[in-house]
Amino acid sequence: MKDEVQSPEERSAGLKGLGCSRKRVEDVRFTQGRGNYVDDIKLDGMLTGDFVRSPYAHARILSINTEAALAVPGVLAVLTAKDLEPLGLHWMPTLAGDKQMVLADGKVLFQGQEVAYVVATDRYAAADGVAAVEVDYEDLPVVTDPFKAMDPDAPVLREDLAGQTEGAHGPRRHHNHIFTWEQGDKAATEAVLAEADVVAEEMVYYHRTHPMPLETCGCVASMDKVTGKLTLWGTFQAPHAVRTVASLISGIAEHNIRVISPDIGGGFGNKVGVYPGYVCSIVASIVTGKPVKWVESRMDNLMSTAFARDYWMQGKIAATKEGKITGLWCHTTADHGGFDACADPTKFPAGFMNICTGSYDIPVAYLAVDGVYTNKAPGGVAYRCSFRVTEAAYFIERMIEVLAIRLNMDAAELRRINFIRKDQFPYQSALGWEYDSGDYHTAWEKALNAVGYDVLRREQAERLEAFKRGETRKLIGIGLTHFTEIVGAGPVKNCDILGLGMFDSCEIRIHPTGSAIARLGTISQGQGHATTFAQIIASEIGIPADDITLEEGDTDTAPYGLGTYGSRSTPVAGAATAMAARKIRAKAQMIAAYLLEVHDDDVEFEVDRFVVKGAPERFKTMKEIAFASYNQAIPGVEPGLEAVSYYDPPNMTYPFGAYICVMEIDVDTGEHEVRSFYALDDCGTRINPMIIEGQVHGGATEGYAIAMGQEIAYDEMGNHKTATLMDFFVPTAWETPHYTTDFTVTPSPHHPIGAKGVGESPNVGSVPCFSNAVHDAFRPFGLVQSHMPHDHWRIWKIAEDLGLHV
Ligand code: PCD
Ligand SMILES: [Cu+]
Repeated sequence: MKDEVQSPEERSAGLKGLGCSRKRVEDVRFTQGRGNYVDDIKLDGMLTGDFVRSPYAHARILSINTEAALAVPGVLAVLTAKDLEPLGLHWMPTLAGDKQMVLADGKVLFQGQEVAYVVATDRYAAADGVAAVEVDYEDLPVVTDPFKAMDPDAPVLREDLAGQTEGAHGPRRHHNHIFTWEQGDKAATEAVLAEADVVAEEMVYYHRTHPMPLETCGCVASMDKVTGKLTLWGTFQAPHAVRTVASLISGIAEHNIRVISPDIGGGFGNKVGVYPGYVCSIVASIVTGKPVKWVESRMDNLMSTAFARDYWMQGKIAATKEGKITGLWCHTTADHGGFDACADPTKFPAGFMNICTGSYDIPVAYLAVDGVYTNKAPGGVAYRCSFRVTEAAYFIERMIEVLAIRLNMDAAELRRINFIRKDQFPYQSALGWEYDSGDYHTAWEKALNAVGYDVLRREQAERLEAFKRGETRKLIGIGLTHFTEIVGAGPVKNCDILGLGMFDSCEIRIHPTGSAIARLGTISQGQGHATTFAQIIASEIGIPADDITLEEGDTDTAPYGLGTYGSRSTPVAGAATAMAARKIRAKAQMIAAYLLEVHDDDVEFEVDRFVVKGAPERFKTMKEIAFASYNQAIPGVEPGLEAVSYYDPPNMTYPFGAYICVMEIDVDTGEHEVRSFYALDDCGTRINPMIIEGQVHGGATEGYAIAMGQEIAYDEMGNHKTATLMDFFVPTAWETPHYTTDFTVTPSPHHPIGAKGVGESPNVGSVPCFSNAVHDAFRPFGLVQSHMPHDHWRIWKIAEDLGLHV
């Protein structure tokens, strides 16, 4: 047999397991237009829902007249808060412990807010119905500035909370104040700041932006009145959590709700939360007895679903004259919009912002975050950055640059002398985290050598001289970043969402002929889980990845899990996958030993089989073992071969990376050109290098967009200024830089296969890298800090303010 002549290495390669750049199995379907997205779902008699949205950012609703709308042909119903109130559904809980209006209840708090829900036979009739609803508004004073929101005489935004001095995260000291979250040692940090040789201080603003997946959010709700079963298809990043929340707020028993996430066209955090569209579609289906579809338009998506960032981070960093950092202080004002709907684990109202000590050994630190209401859309999601980690990384990587300016030091050297050393891991950070593993110096030297750092600095200096002589109008900026991510939420002891512990799960079932199906509590939105998780199983139990089907996203079949966001799938569900596979391997070992008539301990696993120790010619392959498990009665062993694992990780994983960007900047036009972008990522054991490279390209491109132009902007009236793709920058192939990817491998010591997450790293790392490049170009002229996004106008303005235009 062919099998017998193959070496273990050849057999191992045939499995396409860990480390193999296996082609993505899902792409056969996607590249042929055979994906099945929410909008592809078409059911008999299906109706369409659409929203009447507020044109005002802050207004009282005097009346809503639905008569004309109900007369529009095809319009069947118009829901308002009054209709939802008897069901207790006019408000809903948010993931952050706040509550949010499902439909405007007496007033509106942001432009684009859902005011009424029109149900019609098709989307055209629904649109006509929306236009025919008459709403009488009385406009109220608008607050878009989070600092002004805290003025004593600022208008009261949340009248429902008036007089409430306790919020979900502690005391509220002002009517527009949500919470204050403090971490670290304030007194010790202030003492260090008072004594330090050097203290650099800066306000670092990370502007408001939006995940903007290609596919907008949507759902189809179908209530079967005969069986009493509600089926809900939707763009959900956390289908099980949606089922539980839907059950709790609707009163429908959880076993009577089936939530299905079909193919998803990108999530990026946008599809974690619960939106009014879901609630209204469920109610509409119950009321009409028909399936109801709701799918956002692009404008709906940009105006009303989860925004990201909007953090004003005031920082102080203290150091010795030689550049050793002695302390870090940060006060953040977080603009949460009209409702606190941030998607963070319950105990972390500002996410993992306390990772803001970054890759550096900083002895003391203090962080305070104030959450504030304004007249903007709610949200606050991890747009490709775990939970507020990109904010934290941007903050510390800017503060390092600012400190380098103060010390008149090279920023690469300043990082080098402050990195946490390899021998310090596991490292206890001043703000409470235990970093699992890292080797920052090795990664940093590799990165600097790869780009030829010293040569680049010389070229930059020569260019500067030429600029000063008037021979060129272009400057060179070198952007540096070393980031530490924190992903894999998370240990149930400190991470939950609405009380649901953030474990994850995998169930594996081996079929008699030796192929398998695995089901997980996570859900791919394009990451390629069907490809990579099969690779984990292949290496663990020796069944070729090509023989393993992977299924996610159907709550009737998948084991309970908290879903995919925060780059948690590999750290948590990936670990569950390895653990479930190991249970199968343990059972297979007993079966093999029985078949080979030896003791369990006398067989050992080798690639795809159990071999009798010392007798390599005597073995049973996994294929044979699988069949035996179904057709042979084995004493003391149940038939079948399957296992499930619910995995509660002991810690997060801490991937890291070293990014370097070289940018040319035209001082007169404000245009930039990314000459090169080098990204070294360390995500521990690499499952699929090609997928990782794709993740880095995607994440760095989103980072590029954010740093260089993408923004959700409002005017003082609270008008949304960037609600179309004419104004909201999304890079095309034309603008997208070319990336060089690289890696080091520092496995996670607690993850069964040593893997860390990677999906969000490239965003966390690239945003400060691009921004640092822009700042670096103007450093010789005295620029210290300038706000993103660095679009052409803002770069031109930097040059103008520095007097570089003649
Ligand atoms: N070491 C390692 C790691 C990892 N991996 C791979 O890679 C991926 C990823 O992973 P992760 O890191 O674990 O992550 P996940 O969880 O899966 O996912 C999530 C992420 O993911 C990313 N990416 C992506 N891609 C795509 N395509 N799409 C999408 O949507 C997305 N999103 C984004 C985001 S944003 Mo959040 O939600 O914001 O929180 S979070 C996020 C997958 O496949 C995996 O398996 C490998 O291979 N290896
Ligand atoms: Cu985030």
